[in-house]
Amino acid sequence: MGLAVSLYSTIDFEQSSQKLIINGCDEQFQNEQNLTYQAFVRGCHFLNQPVPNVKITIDNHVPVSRGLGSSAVCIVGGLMGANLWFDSPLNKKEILTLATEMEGHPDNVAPAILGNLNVSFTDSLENIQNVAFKVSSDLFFVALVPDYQLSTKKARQVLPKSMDYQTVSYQVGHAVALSKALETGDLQLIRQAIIDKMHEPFRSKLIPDYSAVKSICEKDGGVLYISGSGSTLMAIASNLNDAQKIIDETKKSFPNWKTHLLSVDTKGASGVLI
Ligand SMILES: Nc1ncnc2c1ncn2[C@@H]1O[C@H](COP(=O)(O)OP(=O)(O)OP(=O)(O)O)[C@@H](O)[C@H]1O
Ligand SMILES: N[C@@H](CCO)C(=O)O
Repeated sequence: MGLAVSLYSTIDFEQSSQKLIINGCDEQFQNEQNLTYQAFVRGCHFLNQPVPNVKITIDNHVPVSRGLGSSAVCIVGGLMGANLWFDSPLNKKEILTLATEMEGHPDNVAPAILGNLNVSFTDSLENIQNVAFKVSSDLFFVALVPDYQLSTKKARQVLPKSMDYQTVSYQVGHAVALSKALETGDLQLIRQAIIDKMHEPFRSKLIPDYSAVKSICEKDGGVLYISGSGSTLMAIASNLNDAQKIIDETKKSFPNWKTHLLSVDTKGASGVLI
């Protein structure tokens, strides 16, 4: 289950005289291993086209390894860049299949491509099944972004290898109810349905300020969850006043953190040929 929020990066792909130039990201990513470039190359290969010399310029607003889907942005951006380059032969469903193959699962690439709340899985025929839910516009999302990273790899290592039947049954019921509660905007139901036994008890230990921020959020009437695999903590509030209080209090306690008041994106990734 993944939610598309209004935090965007813009990536330009241009003809270049050199094989590859990358601007706008850390030096460690300015090479052929860059995930956006890797996805661009994957797209070209899939389309049976030669990989052109390219200059990639990234205007990035999605922080790396903070649970806000920066890897999904790179993968979706690279694939969409290749698709546009060759006059858009692929539709979004086909891009989703390629992106899932690269990311390993559809949960973050599906909302990045399609927008909204997306529940997705790989079916028995290896196709991606995807159900979109519109999220109530009465809800306000606040990303509270710590000044420390947490890689998805590390956040997966702390998860148990299996879940007992009782916990699975608890979690499935909660997940289904949460989808509906987000759709109707019922914050009281969200507060109950979002209680998680699958990853938060384990991953919260990797986020030293989790309990302090949860207290701030709940005192101000909101609901808190770990975004993606962390470290970002996402608050949901039912009005702008509560959302602003959560931002102000978090900034007071954690002046180095970034905060973003977000809405749900309903369109997903888009691109234009210039
Ligand atoms: N702007 C960027 N430029 C180059 N590579 C990037 C950029 N953003 C992300 N990446 C790649 O994605 C990796 C981060 O992926 P990771 O899955 O750890 O975090 P995330 O996608 O931000 O979190 P989550 O999957 O929980 O939402 C980086 O190590 C790098 O390989
Ligand atoms: N949903 C993934 C994070 C997104 O890659 C996880 O919880 O590990």
